[in-house]
Amino acid sequence: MLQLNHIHYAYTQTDSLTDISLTIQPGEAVAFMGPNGSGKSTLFKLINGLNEPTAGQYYFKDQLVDHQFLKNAAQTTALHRAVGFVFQNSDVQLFNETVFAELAFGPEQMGLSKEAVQTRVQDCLKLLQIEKLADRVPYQLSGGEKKLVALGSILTMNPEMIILDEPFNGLSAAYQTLLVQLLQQLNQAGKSILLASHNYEQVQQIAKRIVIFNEGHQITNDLPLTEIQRQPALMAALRQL
Ligand SMILES: Nc1ncnc2c1ncn2[C@@H]1O[C@H](COP(=O)(O)OP(=O)(O)OP(=O)(O)O)[C@@H](O)[C@H]1O
Repeated sequence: MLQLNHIHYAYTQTDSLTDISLTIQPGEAVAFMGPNGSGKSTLFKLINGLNEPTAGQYYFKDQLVDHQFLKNAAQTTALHRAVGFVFQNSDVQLFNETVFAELAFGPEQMGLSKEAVQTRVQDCLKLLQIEKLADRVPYQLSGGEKKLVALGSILTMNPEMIILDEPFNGLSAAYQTLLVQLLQQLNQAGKSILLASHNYEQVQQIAKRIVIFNEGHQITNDLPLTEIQRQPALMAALRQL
């Protein structure tokens, strides 16, 4: 589904991603773990077309995502629809006056009929168990509620891949459990899931593969979960992140 070849990315003079090579197949559930500042959010922004590689090649569905691609509004819109990105901070993502309008915004922009938009929004409100929030102002919701609404606002666009940056931060145990179950369901329904998290307990319930970054912004391990579970020292290190 996507391929990164020797990617570097630098906000300033120093690399925030160093020589990243990675392939993700459709339907995979992959977690990215590593110390603070190791490059996970930077990688997600690059996959979503918000950061342009400083060096290396990024292919999404065999198409090179480079400066030329990102200058083309139709191509970037298509990329943003295929790859739904739930940001670390939900406040930057929620801007409509009601939760219903927030979930309706994406499919409306896609040009779907009013009926189709209504159906998608109702289905997603139900899936996320947030029907009762439909008329609330997103800005006034709790952190956990905002996270679910942000996820809803991308699910109504029916993306093929869902990227979540630290989705468990600030969530109660009950919301963490709900989110784990939702992500399992979405993956079983065929969605690719990429998530960055410091929460190994939750990660191991969702991801079947874990990519580990170091402080030098490089990938040090890229292993199936089953392999990590056979390495007690590595598992212990991941629990400490
Ligand atoms: N807008 C920016 N301008 C300059 N440097 C940045 C910017 N955003 C991130 N960085 C730097 O890039 C590096 C990677 O940051 P990034 O946010 O990708 O890490 P992360 O692995 O997601 O961290 P965390 O686990 O804390 O969320 C860090 O050194 C960070 O300071």
